[in-house]
Amino acid sequence: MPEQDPSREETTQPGGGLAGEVAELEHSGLCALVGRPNVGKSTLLNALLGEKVSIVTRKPQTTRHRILGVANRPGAQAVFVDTPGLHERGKRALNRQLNRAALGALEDIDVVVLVTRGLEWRSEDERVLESLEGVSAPVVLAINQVDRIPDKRRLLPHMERLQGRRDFAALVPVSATRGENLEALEQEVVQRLPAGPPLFPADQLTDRDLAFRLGELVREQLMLALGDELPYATTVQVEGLERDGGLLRVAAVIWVESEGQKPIVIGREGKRLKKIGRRARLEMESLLGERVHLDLWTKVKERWTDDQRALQRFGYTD
Ligand SMILES: Nc1nc2c(ncn2[C@@H]2O[C@H](COP(=O)(O)OP(=O)(O)OP(=O)(O)O)[C@@H](O)[C@H]2O)c(=O)[nH]1
Repeated sequence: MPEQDPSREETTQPGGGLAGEVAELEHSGLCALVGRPNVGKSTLLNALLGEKVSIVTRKPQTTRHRILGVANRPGAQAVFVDTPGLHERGKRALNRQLNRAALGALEDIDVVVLVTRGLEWRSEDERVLESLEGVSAPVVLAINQVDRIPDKRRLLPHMERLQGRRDFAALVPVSATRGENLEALEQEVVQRLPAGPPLFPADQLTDRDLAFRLGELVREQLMLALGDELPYATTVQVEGLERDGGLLRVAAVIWVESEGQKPIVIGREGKRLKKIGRRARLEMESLLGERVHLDLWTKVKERWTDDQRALQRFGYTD
């Protein structure tokens, strides 16, 4: 489950009161965003929240953790759960962990949004649908990236075909990057959430702490800077966060799996690492609206992606 288990009993009001005193909302609950890798789940989460809480790259399997994003609307609170893309059963502990994190998100869920891309319906989408077979929560299908469909007349027959696959509660074509039709999707979700107190205080946007979010911004730049294979052998840990006058000092480690991978991350004359650091720092500054000093270095943890204890240490939990 999420790092901070949103217990209804312990929820505090923005004013500090206990949950018992919190006014019931007409709609309050959890909505999981699921789908195969790279369909746009994280982009959709960020678009629904209006802020980057989950990192995005063109590479599949960018999302490695379950991340909550809280959308407060008049009379409603929808807590969206971004999940790692469900993928083929991998051999490594990390792959198994990612699938567990994605499927574990389906416990206690009020609504599921299954995200697909354009006019595609692949065997991986079919497999995700199969994994929803035992789920009793309503499933809304969000057909994302409709901006990439050149002939929009093909959308309706595609939707009709998909409706035959499962009794979807609704089918909503959206474009996460252009912000198209997101209110309609949100409406389909919110109206299906039960009445209840809010799960999170109104001023809390995500369950993840600052260190995690800053580490993710480094990992995003790392994935963008590296080729196809190495990103999956790296992870990032923020080891220090310190305020120094008007400056936030961040110390982060990029973990790799072998000595041989270090020079690839660092690059010739340290150029690649510098570029990753500079871009991550700018992302941090734009997120926080304050100046950041980022210290970045690389360390080796042999075969960490297949080491259960290392996974725990790096924050990969169910
Ligand atoms: N054209 C277009 N591109 C999109 C849209 N939504 C997402 N993308 C792009 O699709 C790519 C993948 O997006 P992500 O949000 O990382 O996808 P994801 O499903 O979270 O991926 P995983 O982390 O692999 O599970 C990125 O390059 C996005 O910019 C959209 O509506 N239109």
